[in-house]
Amino acid sequence: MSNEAFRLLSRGGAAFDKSKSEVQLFNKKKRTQGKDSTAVNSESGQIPLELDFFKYAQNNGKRKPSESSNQPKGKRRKTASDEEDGDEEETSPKERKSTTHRVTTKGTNVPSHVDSFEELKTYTIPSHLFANLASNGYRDPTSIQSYCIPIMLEGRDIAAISPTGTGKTLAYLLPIFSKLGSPAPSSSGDVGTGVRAVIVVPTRELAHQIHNECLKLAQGRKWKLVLFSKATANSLSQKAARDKVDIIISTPLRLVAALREGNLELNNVRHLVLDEADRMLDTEFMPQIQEIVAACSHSRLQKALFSATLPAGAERLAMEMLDDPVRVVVGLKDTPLPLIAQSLTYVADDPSKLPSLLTYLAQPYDPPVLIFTSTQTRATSLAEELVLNGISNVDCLHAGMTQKERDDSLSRMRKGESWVMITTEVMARGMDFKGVREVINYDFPTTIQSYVHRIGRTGRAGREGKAVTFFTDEDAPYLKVIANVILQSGFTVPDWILKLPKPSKLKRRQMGKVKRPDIVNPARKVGRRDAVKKRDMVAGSKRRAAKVAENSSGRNIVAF
Ligand SMILES: Nc1ncnc2c1ncn2[C@@H]1O[C@H](COP(=O)(O)OP(=O)(O)OP(=O)(O)O)[C@@H](O)[C@H]1O
Repeated sequence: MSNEAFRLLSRGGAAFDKSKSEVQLFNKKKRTQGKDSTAVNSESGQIPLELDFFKYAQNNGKRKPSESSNQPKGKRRKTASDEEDGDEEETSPKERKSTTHRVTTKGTNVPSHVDSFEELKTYTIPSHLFANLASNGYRDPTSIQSYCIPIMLEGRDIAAISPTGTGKTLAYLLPIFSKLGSPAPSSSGDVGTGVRAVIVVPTRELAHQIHNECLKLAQGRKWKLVLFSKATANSLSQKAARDKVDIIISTPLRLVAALREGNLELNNVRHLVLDEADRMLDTEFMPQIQEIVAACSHSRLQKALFSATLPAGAERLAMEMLDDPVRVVVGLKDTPLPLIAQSLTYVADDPSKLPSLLTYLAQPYDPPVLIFTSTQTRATSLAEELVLNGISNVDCLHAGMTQKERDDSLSRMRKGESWVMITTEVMARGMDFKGVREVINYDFPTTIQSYVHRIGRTGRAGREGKAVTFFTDEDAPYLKVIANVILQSGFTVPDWILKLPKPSKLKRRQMGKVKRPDIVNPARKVGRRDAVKKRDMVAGSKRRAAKVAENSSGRNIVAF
């Protein structure tokens, strides 16, 4: 990434200079979407002003709202997920909108934002943290960081929503490290005993990544940062060892297991972060989150929720959980970055997807490409098919693999050894691969949020990205849902899609439940069936031959 690009983008303005962009793994000619005959046009139209929080500064705030956009103008538009949830954002005296940063804040006595890390010096922030910011290339705060860091430094609870790849991790890590001051054993003052901060995330891969981000800020001090796993939980079975821990990063299940075994206390926790908050508050994780929140019993507990998406239902739960919270929204809620060029590609039916993908991969592409399927079996099957079709450096990562396989796969991806990574929803949230330029939704996303997070694996930290979504006749009833998101991001979609009927609430719920075959290539299934049949026939004839031999030898004995 060019640091300059990210700084400008995240602070309010950038012009992409291709000559400055990162060296591409292949120096092949880039494809343009328009040349793809099956792609449904969503080439970038003008970005509506209210979405253009990145480019504002570039034009000194004089940019006119898009005229070509087919967005309705005037008052705040409902976001696609508002429509999904029937949410209407209220305007209250407490709500403030910053036109410079395209940030909306809501809450009582909202602390002022900062425009530089330098301005944070009015707070008590240890100098080594500033040094670590600089040494890791963090020159200026992104919009979400500008707003969240002061809010968290003031000790306020927060619900923060900012698009994918805009630096939410640092937005909560910097204030946590600052408030903790120094590692527990050397800290003076009110440190108490026991873990002081907990960050909860949906996947182990994401926990690992956040642990790495913590290490960047921790340089030069002996912070005790724990990536919670079975092994680390065991190493903390002695209370004395646990009491030295500063920050734990964990998935909810792992944390709850340790709490139930009596191998962890959270009564000294001062900062609790739920990253990917809407996922953390869904029905699968909610019971564990409630247990964790209940265990964090310190009277001065600060709670912070972060996500790129927060549908109305999750937001209601979030707000109930927080005390006198500040809500910060960067850009439009549940909306992908305008940096990600989005398109929809019609592929008729499931068997047609593989040839379409092979055609796509036969042309020059920017590796690594991230491809999302709906199930683990389909991910494995697609990876097999690509390998059999001669595609190089194909990898696969899903929750059905062993931890070692997952780690190896991720490590190949990080080293640039994977050119095509097939995955499932497990990689949709939070994962930060700076080099991913293209995301393909091989299987239609299950929800608006799934779409926003999946495609948000590209277009990170100010880079451009491209997202292609295959749709079949079966997905057509849900097409308008995703088309609305594309529209909201400032792109245009063909009129015929806009004219499609709006799916009912019931229909939308079925969006993630489209049944797809386990195997992506039905021809292979036939081949497999034949192979199995042949194997069984051979085994059968061997058995029969053995029986005949046995019988005839028996007769021989009788004869003798
Ligand atoms: N102030 C900054 N200056 C430069 N780079 C930054 C800054 N803040 C964050 N980054 C980089 O931006 C990238 C994206 O950050 P991060 O993963 O925190 O995004 P996110 O908003 O949490 O995304 P997601 O919603 O997908 O979880 C990371 O590579 C991070 O190192």
